[in-house]
Amino acid sequence: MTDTPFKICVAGVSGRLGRSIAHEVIRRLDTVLTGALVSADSVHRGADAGEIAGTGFLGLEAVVSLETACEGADMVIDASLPDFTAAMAGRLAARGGPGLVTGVTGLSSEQQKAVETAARMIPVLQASNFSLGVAVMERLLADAARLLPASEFDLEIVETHHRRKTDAPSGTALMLGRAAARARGEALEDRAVYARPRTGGARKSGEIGFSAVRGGGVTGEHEARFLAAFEEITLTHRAFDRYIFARGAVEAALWLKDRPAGLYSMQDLLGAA
Ligand SMILES: NC(=O)C1=CN([C@@H]2O[C@H](COP(=O)(O)OP(=O)(O)OC[C@H]3O[C@@H](n4cnc5c(N)ncnc54)[C@H](OP(=O)(O)O)[C@@H]3O)[C@@H](O)[C@H]2O)C=CC1
Ligand SMILES: O=C(O)C1=N[C@H](C(=O)O)C[C@H](O)C1
Repeated sequence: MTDTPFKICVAGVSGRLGRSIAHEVIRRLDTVLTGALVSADSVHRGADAGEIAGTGFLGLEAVVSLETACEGADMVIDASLPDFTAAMAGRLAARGGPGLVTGVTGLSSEQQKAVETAARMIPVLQASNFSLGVAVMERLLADAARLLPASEFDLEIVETHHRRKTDAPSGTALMLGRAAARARGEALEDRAVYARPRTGGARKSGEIGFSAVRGGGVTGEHEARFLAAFEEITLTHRAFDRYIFARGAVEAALWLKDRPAGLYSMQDLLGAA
């Protein structure tokens, strides 16, 4: 006898990431797409979720009601946009579930607080990047930041994304910066430099600099450069296809199943070294 497939609702199903996740949920044998959520203004409202995901007719309509979309679902995977993420997290917490895996970036501090508050009631896994490679890069970066003196090795994080991305720097770049600052025993906000004015003077010791490049169809590239006077160490991750995010999101949802309320990350999924 086979196990019952894990029931997943995808929020933001018509977006670039949402379609890719829905495609993966439909393709796998251990998961089933039971809900597809779109915005009230969506041109995809009422469309078939399988058609949206590119897997062919599924017989599941994309809806605007969260109640309808998550009926019977074991987990919601969120690929929408920050305002909806914050609102949805609160509504899921109020109704006691299902749990939430969210990959949405660019949240304001208030929106982030809403996600953290919801995580007191339901399990929430929040990840700026669902790829396994980036989770490993985060660990390597923390090690490098701990081992290399900040006074000698200047850290610059450079990211490149497609022309349609709306937030900058990317959630992943910020997450990497936070990991490095934490490893140095500091808070990112005390060290981050997000833009360099034309006549801003020399770089200060210990800064963590960010540069965001936008253009074309780049799926996502992150580079962490430790630049010293006579040497450089660079960690680079390049996403070749959104499939890596979709696969990671579904793995995260399966991992989150039956966990108690709390805020989890890809580092929890990766486990102890
Ligand atoms: N964690 C990770 O690994 C990754 C994270 N991301 C992040 O995911 C987010 C989405 O990125 P991307 O897919 O490129 O963006 P898109 O703009 O392509 O997709 C977002 C979609 O959300 C939908 N949406 C907006 N409001 C609502 C709402 N109220 N309810 C339901 N759906 C809504 C919109 O579609 P419609 O109006 O049709 O509903 C829109 O198409 C970004 O924050 C991005 O940074 C992206 C890639 C990987
Ligand atoms: O918007 C995107 O496309 C991506 N966003 C995420 C981020 O902001 O870090 C992850 C990935 O790099 C793609």
